[in-house]
Amino acid sequence: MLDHLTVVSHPLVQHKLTLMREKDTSTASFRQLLREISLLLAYEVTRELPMTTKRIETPLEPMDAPVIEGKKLALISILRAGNGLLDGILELIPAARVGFVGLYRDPETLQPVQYYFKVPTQLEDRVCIVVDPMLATGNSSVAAVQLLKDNGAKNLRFLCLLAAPEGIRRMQEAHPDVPIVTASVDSHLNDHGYIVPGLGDAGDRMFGTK
Ligand SMILES: O=P(O)(O)OC[C@H]1O[C@H](OP(=O)(O)OP(=O)(O)O)[C@H](O)[C@@H]1O
Ligand SMILES: O=c1cc[nH]c(=O)[nH]1
Ligand SMILES: [Mg+2]
Repeated sequence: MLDHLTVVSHPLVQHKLTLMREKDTSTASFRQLLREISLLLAYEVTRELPMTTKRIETPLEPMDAPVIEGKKLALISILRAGNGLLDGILELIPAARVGFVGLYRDPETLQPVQYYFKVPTQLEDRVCIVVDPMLATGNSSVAAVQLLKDNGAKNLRFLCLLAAPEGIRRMQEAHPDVPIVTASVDSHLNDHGYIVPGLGDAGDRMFGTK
């Protein structure tokens, strides 16, 4: 089982994250960096997946070779910023099943508003990796994980790029069974619920909407 909280301190991840944080980084570079970082984070979040063996024949002899056990993974993207992480991870795990939870954060109340939900069948038999670059108050991720549990998911992990201490606490209180993997735990949230120092609004920076 993964630790409750894993901070990925690998130099490549940290270097790319610094470039993403810089306010003058272009939309194109931001998107490219997120794609690259997501490959490295995918490596960490898939650590300790249940394994089994499969009988194969190499050109020399038969062997029992390791393969991931069970049904195909489910990758669940919290729209819309989650798609920035999803794209890279899908390159690494192209056979994964994919689900979407559409949530936006009301800027006044900081509560998530749901507008879409579509997930793979048989979630109860799959490892579900929920992806969203930002864990701020935790309201969005707590709600998304609850929706997935209500639809049968039992084995979940949450992958983000940046987390605030407030969001980690909230997730761990609401869903102590869900390990969190992140590239950084930042200092705090500001009065508008933004992660400080953070990188700004991930969705806007990724899609160039501001
Ligand atoms: O932890 P929280 O306080 O809930 O904040 C984090 C959420 O806010 C951002 O999404 P946003 O609502 O901006 O929507 P977007 O992805 O469509 O830009 C982010 O991608 C998370 O989903
Ligand atoms: O800092 C933050 C907080 C929520 N959503 C973002 O995109 N950035
Ligand atoms: Mg969002």
